[in-house]
Amino acid sequence: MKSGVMRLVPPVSRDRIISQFPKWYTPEACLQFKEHFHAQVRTACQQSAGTAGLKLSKVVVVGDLYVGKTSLINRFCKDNFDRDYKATIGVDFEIERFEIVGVPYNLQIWDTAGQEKFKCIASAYYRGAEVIITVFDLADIQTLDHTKQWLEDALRENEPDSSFIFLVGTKKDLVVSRSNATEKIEFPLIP
Ligand SMILES: Nc1nc2c(ncn2[C@@H]2O[C@H](COP(=O)(O)OP(=O)(O)OP(=O)(O)O)[C@@H](O)[C@H]2O)c(=O)[nH]1
Repeated sequence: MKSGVMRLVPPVSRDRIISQFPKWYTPEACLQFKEHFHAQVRTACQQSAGTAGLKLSKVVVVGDLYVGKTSLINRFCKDNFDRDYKATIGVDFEIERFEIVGVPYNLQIWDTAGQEKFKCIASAYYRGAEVIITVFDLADIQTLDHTKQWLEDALRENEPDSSFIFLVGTKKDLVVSRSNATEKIEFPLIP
């Protein structure tokens, strides 16, 4: 006999529990307050597994090959870094569990391949992205030029104004070691 709600997943790690917000940010502005599922689905799931997994946001990470998308995700999700390059084949994903002001919350992070030959596979996963992260390599300025195209492709698969957009520069360590001078980067206009 079950004595209460069955816990199917381990507890959320401490650094993923967010209960305080910086000034000007309010819990109400968070995506976890959006309704993600039909009421019937919600009720059915709540009966069998509490509220775990019912709130989720999809993040897609796009950008040229070798810019460091996988490394960025691995650092965030597993806090590790691998110097060896292993190209992403098509797509890969991680699920990161949070608890935000008491609400269980899942971040589904899609790592897409930067190689041209995998682009059509990866782009099939752009749909429904609440967050689009375009990544470029600070030590390779061409990859910044290409972010405009990556972003356009990802936006095309989503409803207008439905996604938060971030631009992330990686490999800062390589820029610092190459020159001590501060470099000025002109960012392309985001549509
Ligand atoms: N020095 C340095 N190397 C990095 C950094 N981030 C990633 N790298 C290296 O850059 C290479 C490419 O990194 P990945 O994360 O595999 O690149 P990716 O964008 O996922 O590549 P694709 O899967 O082909 O699209 C790897 O050898 C990483 O170790 C960084 O911040 N500094």
